Amino acid sequence: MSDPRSDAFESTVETLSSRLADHEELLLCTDFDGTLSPIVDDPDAAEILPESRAALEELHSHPSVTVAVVSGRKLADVRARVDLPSVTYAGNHGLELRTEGVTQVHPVAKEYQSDVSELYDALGDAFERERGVVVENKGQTLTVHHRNAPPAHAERVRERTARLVGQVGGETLTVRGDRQVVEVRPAVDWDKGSVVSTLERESASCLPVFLGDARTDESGFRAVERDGVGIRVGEPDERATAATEFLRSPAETAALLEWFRRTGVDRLAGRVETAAPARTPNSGDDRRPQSG
Ligand SMILES: O=P(O)(O)OC[C@H]1O[C@H](O[C@H]2O[C@H](CO)[C@@H](O)[C@H](O)[C@H]2O)[C@H](O)[C@@H](O)[C@@H]1O
Repeated sequence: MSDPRSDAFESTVETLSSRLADHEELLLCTDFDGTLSPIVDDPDAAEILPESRAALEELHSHPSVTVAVVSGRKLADVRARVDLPSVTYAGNHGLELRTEGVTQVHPVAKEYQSDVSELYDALGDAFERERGVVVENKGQTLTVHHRNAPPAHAERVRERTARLVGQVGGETLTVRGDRQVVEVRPAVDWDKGSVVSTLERESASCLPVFLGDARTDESGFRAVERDGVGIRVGEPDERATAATEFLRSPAETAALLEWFRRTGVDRLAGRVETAAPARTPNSGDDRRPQSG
């Protein structure tokens, strides 16, 4: 990682340096694809950069730091790819949550799972002969990938998916386009930002930070914007964003995590190096995913 850091990286570090000094703990939430892992054509081939994994591992063991990986992937999938078993994970855009060894699934997502499954079969039939289109069943949500389809087909894939969603789950499912994918999810007011807000409430004196790269990460940026720092990863484009700081690539994410590990944690106010602070119990918010 000898590349010179971008101006965006330097600005991010400067902001974090001053904000960390006002807090005793750090809540470090990060997306996976495009943030910890470079984007690749085959979703199954995505891997966390080893430097990011090593830094997260050490940050996770720090008594004043909570690490949460908040992904659109299925929880089991992202957990296996990061391979740090006791970190907090949110999968399926927050509909699955695993903290302190307990996995919870949003009750409405559970209720609508049979519609997702029916839709998966219907989409499989619809796109059987569509070159480069892959449908990924993630249990509570599904993703139609068209990155490897001819660009001219993208609109047709989106329209067909939306039509089938209307037929199978008109009331229960919603559809949204993101980076070379169409995401289908339960029609429930719960997203990555909801998870980040829940984790924030559990650690009142923390500085919340959220790193992400895609449209589905905007709710995470909005969740932290009042008290913390939202950091968007990727080359600048015309999209509006609630993030206030930027990094250019997953390699810069790795560099920032390394900075947190070496320097950032020492900027926290009143840092105690020996004992882990007691975590406050769950907030009792009844919209939180439930065990099961
Ligand atoms: O919230 P994330 O952790 O960023 O997950 C979002 C989606 O990521 C994956 O798809 C994206 O990454 C793939 C691998 O780089 C790429 O091929 C694809 O085009 C991207 O959209 C994942 O496969 C999806 O399930 C996630 O929803």
